[in-house]
Amino acid sequence: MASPKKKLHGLVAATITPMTENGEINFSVIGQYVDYLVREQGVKNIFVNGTTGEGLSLSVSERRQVAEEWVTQGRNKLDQVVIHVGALSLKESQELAQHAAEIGADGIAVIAPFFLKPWNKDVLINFLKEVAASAPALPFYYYHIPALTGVKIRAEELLDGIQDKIPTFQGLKFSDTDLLDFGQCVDQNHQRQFSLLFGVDEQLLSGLVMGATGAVGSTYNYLGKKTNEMLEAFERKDFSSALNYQCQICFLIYFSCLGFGVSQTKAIMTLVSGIPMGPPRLPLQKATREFTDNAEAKLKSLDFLSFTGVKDGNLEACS
Ligand SMILES: CC(=O)N[C@H](C=O)[C@@H](O)[C@H](O)[C@H](O)CO
Ligand SMILES: CC(=O)C(=O)O
Repeated sequence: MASPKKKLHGLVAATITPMTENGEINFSVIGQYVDYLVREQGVKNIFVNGTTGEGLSLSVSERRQVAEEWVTQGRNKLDQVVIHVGALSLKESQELAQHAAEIGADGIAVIAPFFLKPWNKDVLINFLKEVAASAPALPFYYYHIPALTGVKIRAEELLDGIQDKIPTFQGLKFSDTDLLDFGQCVDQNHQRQFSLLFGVDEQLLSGLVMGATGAVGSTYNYLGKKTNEMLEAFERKDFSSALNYQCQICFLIYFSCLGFGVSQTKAIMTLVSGIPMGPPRLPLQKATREFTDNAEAKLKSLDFLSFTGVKDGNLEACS
């Protein structure tokens, strides 16, 4: 059983859920994917079934199987496997939380329910508390992503006194650009008991300056190495190099029209890693052939396709 004191820090890759052309989950490549993250990207923490993993588009049974496969394949290779167990149904969320504990995950995370919504902090905490209580030995993280959930309760407000209500509370994944709110979270965390994980990859340097203790994101799947270099530059207080890395990362994410949506992330990861990620599930749509061709040409020109085995089949998977 994971110790609640094991702090989550550094980069955490929000895993993609690989799928076949028929829309089934492609479990067969997850082992390879773990090795790629560890060896090629230097990333040893993962966040499973979140936004990037299309967690909310999977059935409960699929979510259980995906979680299990990552935990199994990551054993003795990864440091931490955090499972996102948020759902609209409290019961489903509790079932997934309990399952995460049973399979030996290192933590669970939950987003705010986003159809019938909690309208104030107390109601949101009550919901989170019920989920956390289903896995009383697992560290619990709140996944703050207001642009997607529509639940705009400030993270700083939520943090205030949260451990009295949720004893396993261990941190926050902050996927928002409001650095004032984030800074106030850092200010509240003066005893540094929580992990404050920044979730806007293109602004991570600002997040670090404000006091982020780590980061969870989609781009660490294929920009983990570069982002780790930025973290190292920041650590040694070489801010001009750190800024240079951040600009390169922003360039790769945006100006090269790369990974800013789940469909694009799947296509880019297929190109960069050589592991077929397949198409996303509806309501998302496959990245277009035009996007993929463009991205491939740009990645090649930037000397970013370091692996040698682009197979036609892999490219087909994201066309
Ligand atoms: C909305 C969304 O998916 N946000 C991700 C994490 O929360 C980020 O990792 C972004 O994918 C990334 O910052 C690229 O825009
Ligand atoms: C990016 C992220 O953390 C997620 O996909 O949930």
